[in-house]
Amino acid sequence: MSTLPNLTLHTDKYQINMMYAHWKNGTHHKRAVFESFFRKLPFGNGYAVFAGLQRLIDYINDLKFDEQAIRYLSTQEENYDQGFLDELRAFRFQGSIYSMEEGTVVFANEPLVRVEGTIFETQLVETALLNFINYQTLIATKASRIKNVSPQDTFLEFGTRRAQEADAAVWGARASYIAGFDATSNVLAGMVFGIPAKGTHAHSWVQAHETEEEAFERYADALPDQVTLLVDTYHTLKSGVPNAIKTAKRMEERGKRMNAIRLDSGDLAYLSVKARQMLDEAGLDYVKIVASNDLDENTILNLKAQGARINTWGVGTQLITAADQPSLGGVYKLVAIENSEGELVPTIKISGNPEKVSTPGWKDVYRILGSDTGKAIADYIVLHDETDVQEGRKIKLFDPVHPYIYKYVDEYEAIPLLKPVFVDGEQIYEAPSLDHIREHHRRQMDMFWPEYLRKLNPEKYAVDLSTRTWEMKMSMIEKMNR
Ligand SMILES: Nc1ncnc2c1ncn2[C@@H]1O[C@H](COP(=O)(O)OP(=O)(O)OP(=O)(O)O)[C@@H](O)[C@H]1O
Ligand SMILES: O=P(O)(O)OC[C@H]1O[C@H](OP(=O)(O)OP(=O)(O)O)[C@H](O)[C@@H]1O
Ligand SMILES: O=C(O)c1cccnc1
Repeated sequence: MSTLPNLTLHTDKYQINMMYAHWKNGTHHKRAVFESFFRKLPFGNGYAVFAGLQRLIDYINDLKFDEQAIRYLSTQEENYDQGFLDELRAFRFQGSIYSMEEGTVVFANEPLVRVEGTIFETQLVETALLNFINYQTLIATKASRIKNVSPQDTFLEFGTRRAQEADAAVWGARASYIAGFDATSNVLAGMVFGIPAKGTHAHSWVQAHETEEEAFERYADALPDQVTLLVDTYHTLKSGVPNAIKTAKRMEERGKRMNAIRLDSGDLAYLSVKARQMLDEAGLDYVKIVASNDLDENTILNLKAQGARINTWGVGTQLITAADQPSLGGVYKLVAIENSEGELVPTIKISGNPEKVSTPGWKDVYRILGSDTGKAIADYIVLHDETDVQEGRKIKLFDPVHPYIYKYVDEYEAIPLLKPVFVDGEQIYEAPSLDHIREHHRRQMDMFWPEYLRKLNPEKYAVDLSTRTWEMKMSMIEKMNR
């Protein structure tokens, strides 16, 4: 088979095992609530940028065990009962999903997605949900770190050839765009998502001609409105830049303007300063300088500090593979389950590592903005039936690890972060356009003081539990200990 079928079986076998065992025991209709979150921010960053919801929506809408899937499962060594396969054949996702919106600035230990439904359906979707959210959130966060080194510059996503396969390239391009990248080299991502698709040319273009000068001329003839010439095939300053200048001058005679030159090797600070000087002296101050070559936020910051004269950054491998941290450890934990009396009750997962003890109960998250500044003070996690924060009453903010450190706030705006996406199987969320998501992200960044956003040693932003949530967690830990 050359292409992947429907993604319904894009799940871990243990989910199907549990679904089967629930079905055998007659517990598959029990109601359950799961929450997805990560425990540690990636790259030592102070925040993450949530992404992956669109893919999750598409996946949920397409969930269906088709005949190919049923046939495959019926050949498995588990020898599933026919009744189970019939149950799968009739399966449709009937649950509810509440999620952060894409582009939202998010933090560790807060629910990013909440899934409610039968244990059967909520268990099935775990693997794919984490697969989409973990990857896309990771890449959006990396892109945000890179873009924010110099927000006024242009950033191009160049990663496809080095990405971990096609899905990663295309969805990674989208995640990068959400977080502020300006364009992608991936044409499919351009078509599917409407991201501006942009590109220069490769060394092979120059090598395919007798001379560099001829290569530049032919390229300018063919694409006169988007000429960016790669100048490092032979010798950047002795050959590439002088030849690019000649071409730019000839273009001027035809009433055209060259867009840029691209540097792709050597000392990018030194070469960009020299190239800028040569272009300016030739009266070509409008010709911009693009740089690429294994760039990331650290090299770009360093190049800026050295006075590099680069306007546009092409970033591939380091971004699309999140090279310094190739995975976000997002998890999906059961927080409430129906008991034998038919009530939905909180559940906890105890761990030897106190940080890994889950927070029980079905929860919502609010971003608390100070009324005086409009800036975010803390994210505040409440049990879903708590109303104090919605009604603007005084709330106590305390560090769940050090609860004796606290303050009260009563002048605030509380923004609910988890939005209804599916309710009882129906999609009720109208997904915003990608440009709206990007704008939402930009506005989100404005909500935070710079100390939370800086790249190095950022301040830790508070993610607090309401008193009721905290007390419930403590009493459940106490009960478990007994
Ligand atoms: N002035 C600079 N300061 C810091 N890092 C730089 C500077 N100029 C380039 N770099 C980065 O250093 C690395 C250079 O890699 P390397 O020395 O392997 O060279 P190269 O110039 O690509 O050589 P090649 O000619 O083999 O392509 C890249 O990641 C590049 O982005
Ligand atoms: O360095 P990255 O951040 O991953 O960016 C993408 C790289 O891909 C290209 O090089 P490649 O050698 O693959 O092709 P080329 O012949 O066009 O230079 C391009 O010139 C960049 O250097
Ligand atoms: O357009 C470019 O210059 C480009 C595209 C992909 C990878 N490297 C460079």
